Amino acid sequence: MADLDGSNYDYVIVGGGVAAAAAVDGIRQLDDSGSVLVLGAEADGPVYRPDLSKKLWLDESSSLERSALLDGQDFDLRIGTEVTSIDPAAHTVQVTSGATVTYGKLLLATGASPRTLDLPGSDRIMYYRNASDYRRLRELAGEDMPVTTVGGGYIGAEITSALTQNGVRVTMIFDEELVQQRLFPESIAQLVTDDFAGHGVRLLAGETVSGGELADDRVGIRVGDGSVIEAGAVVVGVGVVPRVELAEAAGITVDDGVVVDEQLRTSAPDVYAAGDVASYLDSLLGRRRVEHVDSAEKMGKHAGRNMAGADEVYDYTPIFWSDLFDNGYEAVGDLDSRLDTVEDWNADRTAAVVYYLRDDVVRGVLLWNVWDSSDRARDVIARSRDGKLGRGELIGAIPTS
Ligand SMILES: Cc1cc2nc3c(=O)[nH]c(=O)nc-3n(C[C@H](O)[C@H](O)[C@H](O)COP(=O)(O)OP(=O)(O)OC[C@H]3O[C@@H](n4cnc5c(N)ncnc54)[C@H](O)[C@@H]3O)c2cc1C
Repeated sequence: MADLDGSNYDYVIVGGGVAAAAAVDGIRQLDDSGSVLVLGAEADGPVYRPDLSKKLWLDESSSLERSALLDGQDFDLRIGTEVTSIDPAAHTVQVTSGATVTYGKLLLATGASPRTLDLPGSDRIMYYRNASDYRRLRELAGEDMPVTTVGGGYIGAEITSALTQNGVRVTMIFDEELVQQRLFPESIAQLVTDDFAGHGVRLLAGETVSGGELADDRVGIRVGDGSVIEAGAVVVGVGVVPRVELAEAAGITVDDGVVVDEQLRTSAPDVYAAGDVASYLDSLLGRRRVEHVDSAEKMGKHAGRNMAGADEVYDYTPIFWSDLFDNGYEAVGDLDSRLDTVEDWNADRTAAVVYYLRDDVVRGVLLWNVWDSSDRARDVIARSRDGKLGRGELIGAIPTS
């Protein structure tokens, strides 16, 4: 591809993840000839991240190549190219080399970056987000090389489950009393915790990490009481923050994410945002930001269509899902165990629907080992919001089998 400097594109997409890939699809649905440039900072190319903690460990037919995003479509792609600034008035972006590109429409799909802990720099300590993290963990983790995971949330729990199923001994350090306690009501968090322990995971609950130390082929993680947990690799999953720096520096409105309107437009003309970075207006739940792939896909595609002239209102409440050993779930809306919950279990207590309520209005639905019911979950949230489904009517509202 020719030098970028001075080039001019109808559409420029900053970020090369799920939202970006979907945006290209969205643009191409309406505009098959406009020029599209995707600028992605990840040097080894973006992958479908859910595979990094599930399929690539559990399904032998999967591979990093198959998880790659953005292959073979009709657009220009620059990976390993970070956008350093945007100028909405001039309709330009600048990249690390200093090159400037002019755009007609711009999409910010910069995603989120992991929160970090005060630990020494080492390629044995991973915040686990991209293909090189996966490759490195594959190299390091093995039956004779234990791994420590830090954080009892989504990433910590999924990686722990995946590694354990690959015969790796895992110690999981987390500050709650139970695994995924911020997400699940106590009954399910307890069940998950027991399941992890039953699979041989060493659980260090209620512990905070106070530092780390490096030896030749080991990393020691120090916990509250001063003891040190040694492993060949450490995976830290303690949450992410939206990558809003470019928007902020350009004077675009930011409030826990880049704020977009119903058409996914930011406060700057011709600049849109989608995916983990975007704070959007959910028609069921109000303004929120979602860090999940279904949201990034739907929002990315919608933003692409709107950039190409569709001008449609975004009206979608996404799902998310996870697999933990033999259990799995889908969920819609806000899953926050501080909300009030109503639990509806099946007879043998292997599956449940959990409703999360604020002021007796359903904000979220967890479908625990219950499948193909996300549309019903959205319907429950809508009817509850509209006062058509009372708290007392929730049991049985979604079948548990
Ligand atoms: C290991 C793992 C497993 C996951 N599993 C699930 C799951 O099972 N289900 C689920 O729903 N979600 C899952 N997620 C979350 C999901 O992957 C994210 O919600 C999704 O990737 C968000 O897509 P995005 O395009 O908004 O952002 P990202 O995928 O983060 O992509 C943003 C891209 O923008 C690039 N970028 C940022 N700033 C710049 C810049 N200035 N210039 C150029 N490029 C830039 C970044 O390098 C990155 O490549 C998982 C995440 C991880 C890390």
